[in-house]
Amino acid sequence: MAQFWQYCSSRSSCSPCFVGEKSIRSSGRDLFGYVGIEAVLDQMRRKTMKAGFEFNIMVVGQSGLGKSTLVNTLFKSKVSRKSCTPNYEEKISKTVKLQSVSHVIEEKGVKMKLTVIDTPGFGDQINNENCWEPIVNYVNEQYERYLKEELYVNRKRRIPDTRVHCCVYFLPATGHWLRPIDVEFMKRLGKIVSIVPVIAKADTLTMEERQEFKQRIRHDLKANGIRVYPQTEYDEDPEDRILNDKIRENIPFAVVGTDKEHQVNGNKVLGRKTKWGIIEVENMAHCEFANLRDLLIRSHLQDLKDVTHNIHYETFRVRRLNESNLTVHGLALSCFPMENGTNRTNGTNGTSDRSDSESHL
Ligand SMILES: Nc1nc2c(ncn2[C@@H]2O[C@H](COP(=O)(O)OP(=O)(O)OP(=O)(O)O)[C@@H](O)[C@H]2O)c(=O)[nH]1
Repeated sequence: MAQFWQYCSSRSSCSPCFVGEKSIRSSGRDLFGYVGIEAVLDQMRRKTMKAGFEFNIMVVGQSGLGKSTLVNTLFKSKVSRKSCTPNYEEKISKTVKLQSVSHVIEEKGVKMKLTVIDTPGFGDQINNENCWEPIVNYVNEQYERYLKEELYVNRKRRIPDTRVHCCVYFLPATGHWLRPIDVEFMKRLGKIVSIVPVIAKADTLTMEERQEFKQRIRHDLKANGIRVYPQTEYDEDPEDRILNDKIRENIPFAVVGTDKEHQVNGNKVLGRKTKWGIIEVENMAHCEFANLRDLLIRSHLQDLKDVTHNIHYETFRVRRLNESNLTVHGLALSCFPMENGTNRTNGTNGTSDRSDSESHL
């Protein structure tokens, strides 16, 4: 329990005495009335509004599953790398090459620097062995960068955060079981980043097929010990647990993405035309796109950032520092950057080159 020093009001010159959180709360109210603590919320709001915030989302899955379309649908703008690169198809070969693109999106005065990290073409190679490596490496490199920045004696006021806050993993709508490649991929990724699996192009399955497929996937995830977000052990309180249980019962969300609007009952809606009619992307009776959007943006965005910092990054940090502690005793100091950004052992620049990252800010 948090404890505070409090000066006893009955003595004119007294030393502070230790009181529990409860007593200071009630005595504060009884003795002095309104303090104005709630106004702190306004201060925090104003500061956040001024500073804006960052959110980095990675999309992973086989080529052509609708990753770019879905991120564009999520943020109602052309935020995917594909949309920002003219002649994309000609320029980018279908290899496992990670690229990130950043945008500042603003809504009602709130600014968000959104970075979308796209992983085109995974699983398309003849030999898919270790195809997760570039993605796992990318995630770890961002932790390494952050750690290096933190270790400088003179740190930046705000360390640029390129860590992946969420990885949306696209599963093809096969209607069967999880494919071995997806199992292997998610097993590795789930240990280092928050994964949210989704069934891509859910409009190609009937409602019954979707439900059965979802159940099989949940079974496979459990059987293979794959950790997906939100994880039970990080629920903060019973209220959190009730909310997160509902999400866990529904995962993976069966989603549909589109950039087309259609007229339905005189209203314009985002949707896909199918032989059964128009699937309205934001209609919860048609697909679970809205559940995904609510989770990623409206209810859990800050929690995703917190889990990234407090769980995934922390695990990385402890491991790296333990490793470097060992090497310090062995007189190798490669992990600790000098203040001019150079590395103590090899004199190279402490931060890795990110020539693959395009900024559209
Ligand atoms: N039926 C259906 N088609 C979709 C959906 N989302 C996207 N598509 C279509 O699928 C095709 C590929 O979509 P993209 O968003 O480019 O797929 P991607 O996963 O980003 O592709 P890569 O960048 O090559 O990995 C396009 O023709 C989209 O119009 C969906 O939910 N349902």
